[in-house]
Amino acid sequence: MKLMVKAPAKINLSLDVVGKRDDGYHDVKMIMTTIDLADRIELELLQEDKIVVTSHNRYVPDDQRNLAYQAAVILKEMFGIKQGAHIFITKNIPVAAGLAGGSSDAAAVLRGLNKLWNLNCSLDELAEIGSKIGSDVSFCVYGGTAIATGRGEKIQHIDTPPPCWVILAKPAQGVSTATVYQKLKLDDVKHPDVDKMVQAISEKDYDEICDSLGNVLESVTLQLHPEVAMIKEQMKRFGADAVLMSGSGPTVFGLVRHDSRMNRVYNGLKGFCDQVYAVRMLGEREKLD
Ligand SMILES: C[C@@](CO)(OP(=O)(O)O)[C@H](O)COP(=O)(O)OP(=O)(O)OC[C@H]1O[C@@H](n2ccc(N)nc2=O)[C@H](O)[C@@H]1O
Ligand SMILES: Nc1ncnc2c1ncn2[C@@H]1O[C@H](COP(=O)(O)OP(=O)(O)O)[C@@H](O)[C@H]1O
Repeated sequence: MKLMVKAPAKINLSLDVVGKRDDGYHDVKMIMTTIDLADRIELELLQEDKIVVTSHNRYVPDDQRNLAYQAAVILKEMFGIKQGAHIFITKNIPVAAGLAGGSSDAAAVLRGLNKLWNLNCSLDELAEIGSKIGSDVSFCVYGGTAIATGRGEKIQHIDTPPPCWVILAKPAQGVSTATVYQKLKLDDVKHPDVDKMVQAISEKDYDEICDSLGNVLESVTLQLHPEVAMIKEQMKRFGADAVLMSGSGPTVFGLVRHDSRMNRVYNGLKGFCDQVYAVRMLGEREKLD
C-alpha cells in the first residue's frame, strides 16, 4: 500500500526565548505558521521488517539520523508493528535553513503511518509522540498558525494571518540550531512582543504584523553569518514590507502584500542568492494528507 503526504515548511513570525532550562533546552514563546513550500513524502509498506529512507538530496541523511526515519521507528516500537516501510522524500524545503524541513518530514511520516498502520492516534497523540523526536515536530503535526511554548512542543492554535506573499532567501551555508541557542546571551537581547503579534494576527492587521516581527535568535546568527544581514538589506531595498530571519536561520523571509511588488523583490534577490522562493502563507490548518 502507498500513501503520499505533504510536509510544509514553517516560518516564525515572532520568536522569543524566555529562559534557559536544566535539560539543555531553552523555554521559548514563538508564533509559527505554515507556508506553501513543502516536501513530498511517499510511504510504502514493506513486508520486510525494516525502515528504508531514500531521497535524491545529498544533504538528507538516509539512516537513523533522518527525523522521518526516527518517526517511523518510534511508531513501530510503540505499537509493536512487525511490518516495514519505505519513506521516499522529495526535498523541496532547503536543509538546515530554519524552516523545519526535517521536523515536517517527521510529522508527515507520523500522520501517514498512523493511517497505513491503522493506529487511530489523534493529532494530539501524534504531536506528543513527535515531541520526542524534536521540539518543532509537534507544531508540524498540526500545521496552521500557533503559539508554541515550553521548548516549542506546547501548541496553542490561533487565528490565521491575512493572506500575503512570503519571499524566502536562503544563503548557501546551513546553520546548526544547537550552536545558535548555545551562543545566545539572554541578558543582552531585545525581546519581541509576542502578544502584540497575536493581537495583530487576530485583528488581521497586516501593517501591525509587519511592525511586530521579531526574532531573538537573529542577532546570534547575524554574527555567525554576515551574509544574512546583507540579504535582509537587499530584501528591504527591493521593497519587502517587512523582513525577518526564520527560526535559527539562515533563511530570511520578507512579507509582501501586492503581486507586482512580489515580482520585484523575487527577481531582485535572485541576483544575490541561489535559493529564492515566492510562496503564500498557508496559515490555516489544512488537510495535509
Ligand atoms: C529555532 C527553532 C524555532 O522554530 O527552529 P529551527 O530554526 O530549527 O527551524 C526551534 O526552536 C528549534 O527546534 P528543533 O530544530 O526541533 O530543535 P531540536 O532538534 O529539538 O533541538 C536541537 C538543539 O537546539 C537547542 N534547543 C532547541 C529547542 C529549544 N527550545 N531550546 C534549545 O536550546 C538544543 O541545544 C537542542 O539540542
Ligand atoms: N528529513 C530530513 N530533512 C532534512 N534534514 C534532515 C532530515 N532529517 C534529519 N535531518 C538533519 O537535520 C538537520 C536540520 O535540518 P532541517 O530540519 O532542514 O533544518 P532546521 O532545523 O533548521 O529547520 C540537517 O543538518 C540534516 O542533516
